[in-house]
Amino acid sequence: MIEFRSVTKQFPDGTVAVRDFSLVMPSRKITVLVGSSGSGKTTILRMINRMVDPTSGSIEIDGENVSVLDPVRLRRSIGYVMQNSGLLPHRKVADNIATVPLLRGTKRRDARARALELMDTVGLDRSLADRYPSQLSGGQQQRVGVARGLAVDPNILLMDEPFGAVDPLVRAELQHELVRLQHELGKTVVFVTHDIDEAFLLGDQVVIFKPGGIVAQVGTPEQILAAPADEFVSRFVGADRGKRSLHVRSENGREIVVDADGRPAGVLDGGDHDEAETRETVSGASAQGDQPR
Ligand SMILES: Nc1ncnc2c1ncn2[C@@H]1O[C@H](COP(=O)(O)OP(=O)(O)OP(=O)(O)O)[C@@H](O)[C@H]1O
Repeated sequence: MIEFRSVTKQFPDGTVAVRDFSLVMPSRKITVLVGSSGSGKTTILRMINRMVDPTSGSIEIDGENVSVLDPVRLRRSIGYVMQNSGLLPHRKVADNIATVPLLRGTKRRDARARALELMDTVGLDRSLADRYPSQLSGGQQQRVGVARGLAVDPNILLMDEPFGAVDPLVRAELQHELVRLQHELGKTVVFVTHDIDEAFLLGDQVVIFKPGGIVAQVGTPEQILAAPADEFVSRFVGADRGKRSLHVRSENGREIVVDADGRPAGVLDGGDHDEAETRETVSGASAQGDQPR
């Protein structure tokens, strides 16, 4: 569990990025920070692994104040995945994944074996192990980034807009991969995004920020949708939602899910499936009152 207690961060130039922020981020759950640009989301993330230290207040991991922990060791024990993957261009995929284990003294052969296993975990073909990042697609690079984040088998995984730079189809694929991985691995994930649909798809707990870094609402997607705290949250979660309310249309014997503008949003699988699978098939577009999760 990660706990923020009245945390404020003021940068030396006077900018207050985070103001009196308190929150519990439960273990083995995904907490998503979503909202306006400049509201302090990245700063909050970076205070967890001490890339940034708070001006006042405290941050605890499982009851231990991070300020007493060695920043380098802390950083190497927590997975960090960022936008544009942050891969080292002159290092091969397997070496990129193994960066931190190698820094921590793991033998090269063991680190490579573990990197190959992690490629399986994140759905990357092992044949890509000896390529350089520039020889991969954007989606593949992000998967390498996730594999690298998992390489030290961290309990905590920090993800800063990890899927922000890939096209919508690949993005949906990566989101579903993360849901699958989380079922398997049960990490404590803190995930930053601008995208409310992504927040609702991934978040067990969602924190919505208003401009100025003010927390507008904290809750499960269901709680937020059922009872938005104020007008700002209503507008933020409701933007486009009506437009994207879905209905089903039959075409050539298949059931096509279309939005209010008639654009196809997905296909309902006619085979044996349960309701959850059906939701999976149509996810990527949000049905009013029926969020894919
Ligand atoms: N090193 C720094 N020095 C001064 N101000 C900073 C520094 N880092 C961030 N800030 C400022 O702090 C505020 C919060 O920034 P932060 O990156 O945490 O917001 P964010 O919510 O992640 O934004 P975005 O969604 O655009 O990435 C912004 O006004 C930003 O300009």
